[in-house]
Amino acid sequence: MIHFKQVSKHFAGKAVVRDLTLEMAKGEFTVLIGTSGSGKSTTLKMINRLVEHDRGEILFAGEPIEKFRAQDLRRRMGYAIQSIGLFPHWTVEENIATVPQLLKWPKAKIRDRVTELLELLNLDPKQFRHRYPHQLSGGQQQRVGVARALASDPEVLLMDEPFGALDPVTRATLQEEVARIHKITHRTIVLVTHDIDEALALADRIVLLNDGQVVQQGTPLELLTRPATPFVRDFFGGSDMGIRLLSLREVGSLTRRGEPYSGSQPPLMDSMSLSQALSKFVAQRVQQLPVVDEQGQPLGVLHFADLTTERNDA
Ligand SMILES: Nc1ncnc2c1ncn2[C@@H]1O[C@H](COP(=O)(O)OP(=O)(O)OP(=O)(O)O)[C@@H](O)[C@H]1O
Repeated sequence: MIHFKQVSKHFAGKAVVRDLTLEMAKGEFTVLIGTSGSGKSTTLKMINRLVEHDRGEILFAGEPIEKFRAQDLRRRMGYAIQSIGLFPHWTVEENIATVPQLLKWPKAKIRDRVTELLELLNLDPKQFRHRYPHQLSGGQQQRVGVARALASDPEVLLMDEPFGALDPVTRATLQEEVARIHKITHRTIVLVTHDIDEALALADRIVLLNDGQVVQQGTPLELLTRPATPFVRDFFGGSDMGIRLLSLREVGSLTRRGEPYSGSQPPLMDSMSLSQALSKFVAQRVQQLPVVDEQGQPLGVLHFADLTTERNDA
């Protein structure tokens, strides 16, 4: 879907992105992560031509991006950023409808789309549609920003630290919503963050940048278990490595299926991460917990001991 071939970008004679070769497949969730100033935002902005690359080639849907008019490209790619950029004198509805208006969609279609997006992002349409940005909390504004980026059903969603300024609880909720949207819509998403746990939670594929170059790219599990250099190991590892590995796997993967449970502890969901399960074991001071599926049907038992004896690189 998006292909970088030996792309470079210089500012004032200095290379800030060097020789970047990347492929973002259709429907894939790619996270660009790296140290501050490593070129993440510049890489993202080169995709919708907010920044023009000066060497190499960037292809979108098989065509060099220069072949598209910048405005056409931007209409095919939603863009959500940390500072939100909502228009202050426009209502939530008008803000979300920015691109559909430009595309001259019929009024009824725009109204329905705004309703659909507000519901998707857990904002009650009746309550929020006619509000102005200053009447929203920071988290609600960010949701509207994401809804606006999704409004015209773009093929690609570009997100630059979209949850950057939020408290951890709101941030986690929005991450879950974006993960859910990705699951439902199979949009191609490219997200910039410097939050390792956010990257691990959301990415199909992580690209780690340092000093304008790719240090390693791969699945979250590959980067955690097979770091290409000490830099990668230090970046992802540190003292939280074990917890991060557990965060990549679900309770269902270690559940002893069909085993009966006779205790009285509340059950774990099979889709919960093993790191969340670990927290329950510690908080409840137990060795075993029952596991249920989404419908609440018993599946078996998770044993605390299995978290440490099972290989986590499976
Ligand atoms: N318009 C610009 N003019 C000059 N230099 C720029 C411009 N935009 C970015 N840079 C420089 O390019 C480098 C990469 O910036 P970029 O914003 O892509 O990094 P980043 O990885 O997104 O950083 P952060 O995590 O701090 O946001 C930085 O050294 C930055 O100062």
